[in-house]
Amino acid sequence: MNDPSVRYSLADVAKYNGKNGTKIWIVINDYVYDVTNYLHRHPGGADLLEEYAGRDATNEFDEFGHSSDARKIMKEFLIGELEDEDKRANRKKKQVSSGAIAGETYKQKRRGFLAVLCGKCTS
Ligand code: HEM
Repeated sequence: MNDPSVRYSLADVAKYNGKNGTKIWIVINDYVYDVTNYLHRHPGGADLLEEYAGRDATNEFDEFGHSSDARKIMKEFLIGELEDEDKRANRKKKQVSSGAIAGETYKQKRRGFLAVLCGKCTS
């Protein structure tokens, strides 16, 4: 029986990319699915699932507008959840905050540059 309370990191998931006979794991909305046995039953084709093997396919899954039936089928293949560290919300926050840090560094550099200019004016 699968235990969906198990936590995996994105690095763990990446190992299951179907290469060298490994299974195919895919992340959708922070949940990890082992779709190895669903590949050839997937109405969207095995190729698509193989393309996203070992990766997060949330955007693509949503883009294709899966039905509530599809969401029920997914539960069968659920094997776990991403570790908090790797959840989408955290990844987004990190991107925002690194943007903020970059902005701050820019401001500091600009201030430094203006200070040098002012120093030149007064000397
Ligand atoms: C465990 C994961 C998945 C399950 C259980 C699943 C299930 C299904 C089901 C039941 C359909 C038929 C239409 C519907 O009921 O919505 C479908 C269609 C489709 N799926 Fe998935 N899907 C999964 C993941 C994905 C992913 C990751 C992608 C894209 C990367 C994808 C792309 C598509 C496409 C393009 C179709 C439309 C096929 C067509 O209408 O010709 N699916 N899927």
